[in-house]
Amino acid sequence: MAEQIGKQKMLLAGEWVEKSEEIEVRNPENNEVIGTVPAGSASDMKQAVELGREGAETASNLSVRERMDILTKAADYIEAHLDTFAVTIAMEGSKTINEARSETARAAETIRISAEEARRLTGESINFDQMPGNTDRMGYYFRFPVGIIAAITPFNDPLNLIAHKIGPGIAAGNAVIIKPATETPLSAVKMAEAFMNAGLPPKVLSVITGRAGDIGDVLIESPDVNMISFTGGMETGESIAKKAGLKRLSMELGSNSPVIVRADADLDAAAASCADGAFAAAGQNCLSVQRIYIEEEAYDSFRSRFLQETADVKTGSKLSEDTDVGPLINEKEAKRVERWIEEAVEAGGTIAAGGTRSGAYVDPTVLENVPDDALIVKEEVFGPAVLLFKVKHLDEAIKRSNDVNYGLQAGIFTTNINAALKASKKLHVGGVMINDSSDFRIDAMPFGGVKGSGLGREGVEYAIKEMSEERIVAFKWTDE
Ligand SMILES: NC(=O)c1ccc[n+]([C@@H]2O[C@H](COP(=O)([O-])OP(=O)(O)OC[C@H]3O[C@@H](n4cnc5c(N)ncnc54)[C@H](O)[C@@H]3O)[C@@H](O)[C@H]2O)c1
Ligand SMILES: O=C[C@H](O)CS(=O)(=O)O
Repeated sequence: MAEQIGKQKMLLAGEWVEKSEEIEVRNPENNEVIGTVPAGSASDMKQAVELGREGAETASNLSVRERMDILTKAADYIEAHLDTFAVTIAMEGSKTINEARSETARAAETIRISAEEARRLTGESINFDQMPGNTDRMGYYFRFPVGIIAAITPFNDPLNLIAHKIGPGIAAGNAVIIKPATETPLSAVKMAEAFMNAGLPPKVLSVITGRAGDIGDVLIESPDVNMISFTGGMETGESIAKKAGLKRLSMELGSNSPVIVRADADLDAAAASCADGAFAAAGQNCLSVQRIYIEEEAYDSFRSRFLQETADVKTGSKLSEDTDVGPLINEKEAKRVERWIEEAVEAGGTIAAGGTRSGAYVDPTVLENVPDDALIVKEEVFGPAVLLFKVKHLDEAIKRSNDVNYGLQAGIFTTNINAALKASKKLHVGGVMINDSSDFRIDAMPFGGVKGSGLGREGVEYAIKEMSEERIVAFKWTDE
């Protein structure tokens, strides 16, 4: 496997650019430098926005067929270079090579779906004569692109979450400026490579690497940027929303996902699904299982199964095919998770598994008896730590599941249809998975949350509408 990715360029309005100052990209597993990217400046970002205006004009004039062909070729490129993309994700991020391969395949699929949705981005006729006095009017609306989309993306899915912005953005005829996470810019550069290879016209796409503090505000505050499509933490999202001014906003934010396990559930299936949902990507997943509410009569049976599943999780080197769980994105984050675990124990919690850290690695951790007002119960841990709670019945589980300022997705395991449907009605989230953990998504479904988990929905068919506007055409005619 490639250990060194080396010096990379950034894409400024379709041109590959170097800078005298570079930012080192480090492998979280050993903190070794694996590559560098340009340290983009505020003036680089300003130039990207200025040229993006011409890019938006170019993009809007691309026919639907041209957009479909570019998107299809980009997806083909990603698939043809799957291993290179996957190694890039695994080296710069915290995913194992198997998790990285899966993300790469999903990213290609997201772009391919975008090509399909370009074809379906239509309007409809309007019956103006539904109102008296309008029998001489006919008309319709069609959709047109918003203009320039600022795509700001997180470290944990460094390729597919860019695909969810660049795919629908280009399908709708927009220019796109990507500001990738500082920790994982190399995957964004690879995505730009795919679109340049696919023949995307100049100025339509920029990937500006650099520190958020240097280049973020210029992008967010520019009156020429028409939409901010942000994926990241709730605090960052709120900060961006306050600076954005009058722009379209898409906010895919944090979570603290609950799963309910009823006594009538298949406990083997529930334990296996929750362990995967809790520890995949070392818990650095917006859908990670963080809280599990188990009806008391099944608590001990579920607990023993879940602890066995946790013990079976293999932590190790990301590039090993046998590894289930890699490191966190850096040692600083690992120390934060370790501190949250320590605080939970100080508050009365007990550790049933894990609880230890080595460098950027935190062992898969299971906590019990943690009070509901503890930080690790209320906030997003974004690490391999999961909390078990005993509840008397479904109503208590639903109430406590909802008692946080997040609402992305939840899961419930039960064989009782009434309980499943009641949970789907009463859980205040964007998605309820029945007999599955919260960590389930296909890239074509509507995806997003309520409360502190965000605004709007991604999933290509839904994002493409948020990245375009309706224009009514109404004409009068005379019955000559
Ligand atoms: N809802 C979803 O679809 C989804 C998906 C993945 C991750 N997330 C969330 O993302 C978070 C983890 O990712 P992260 O640590 O990269 O998030 P983050 O909020 O720290 O950073 C996200 C992006 O915002 C940029 N950024 C940070 N401060 C900024 C500023 N002031 N101005 C402009 N840009 C700024 C970062 O450089 C990065 O590109 C978690 O909360 C996770 O739940 C949500
Ligand atoms: O981290 C959050 C991701 O959006 C979840 S998924 O990887 O897209 O399923």
